[in-house]
Amino acid sequence: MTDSILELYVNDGLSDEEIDQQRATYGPLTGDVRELIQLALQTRVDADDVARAREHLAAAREILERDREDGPYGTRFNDSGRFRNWGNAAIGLRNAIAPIGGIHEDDDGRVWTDIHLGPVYEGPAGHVHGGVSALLLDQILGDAARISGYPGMTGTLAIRYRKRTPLGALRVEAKLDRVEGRKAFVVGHIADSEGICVEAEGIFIAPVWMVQQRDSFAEIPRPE
Ligand SMILES: CCCCCCCCCCCCCCCC(=O)SCCNC(=O)CCNC(=O)[C@H](O)C(C)(C)COP(=O)(O)OP(=O)(O)OC[C@H]1O[C@@H](n2cnc3c(N)ncnc32)[C@H](O)[C@@H]1OP(=O)(O)O
Repeated sequence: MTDSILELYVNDGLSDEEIDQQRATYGPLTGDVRELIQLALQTRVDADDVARAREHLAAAREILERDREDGPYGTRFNDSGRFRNWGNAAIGLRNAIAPIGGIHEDDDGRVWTDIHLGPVYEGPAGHVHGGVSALLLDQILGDAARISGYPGMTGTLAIRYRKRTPLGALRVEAKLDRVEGRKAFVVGHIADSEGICVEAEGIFIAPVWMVQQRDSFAEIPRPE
């Protein structure tokens, strides 16, 4: 059985050097756009300056549109097994709204990231939007399942918001709890400097297409 999602898993044949070049070219562009998103929220310059800035942005858009792709980025890989999901909404290198810069793992399977959420992730005044917390937890819990050897799609994500989550420095972490058949149960949380703000339990299920494809790769893909 095949699944249409596999059409977006593409070996694009790039060499490692070409991937590194793309990383060096497009990563900083994403960083610039991320700063612009925050500036659009925070700038206090007057209407004339906004109009001037928009002219520059229109010029930049005109350059970038000269050669572009349509549709989602998908997941791309090369012959040496480097996977890129650079469009991912939580962690994609080329996605300026993705809040996570990178993840770490410990020998005991704990996966974590330290992030700084700025004002564009606001929900309640001065605090993180609950949907953004869910985004972070979905990603890090899913990564914990994958890194532990059980990649899967999110079947269920149960979230308990224990106290308000302030904007600013946060740690998100997760760990595999147990596995039952195709289901990996993962627990995790988001904490600020004073303790846990949000707790989650996720059930990540390896769909049939994923189980079938897993054997085509020497090891479980580790997207970069
Ligand atoms: C080239 C390839 C490389 C491969 C390596 C890929 C690398 C790594 C990719 C990672 C990807 C990351 C993704 C990020 C996290 C998202 O953002 S994922 C996006 C959000 N999630 C979705 O869109 C999932 C949509 N749902 C589905 O696709 C399907 O419903 C599911 C979840 C895969 C389950 O479908 P299914 O396999 O047909 O499930 P089914 O056979 O009915 O049931 C199997 C078992 O799961 C239970 N179950 C079914 N649904 C649920 C549910 N929603 N909740 C709890 N339990 C459930 C059943 O009761 C059953 O339990 P048992 O009877 O075995 O005890």
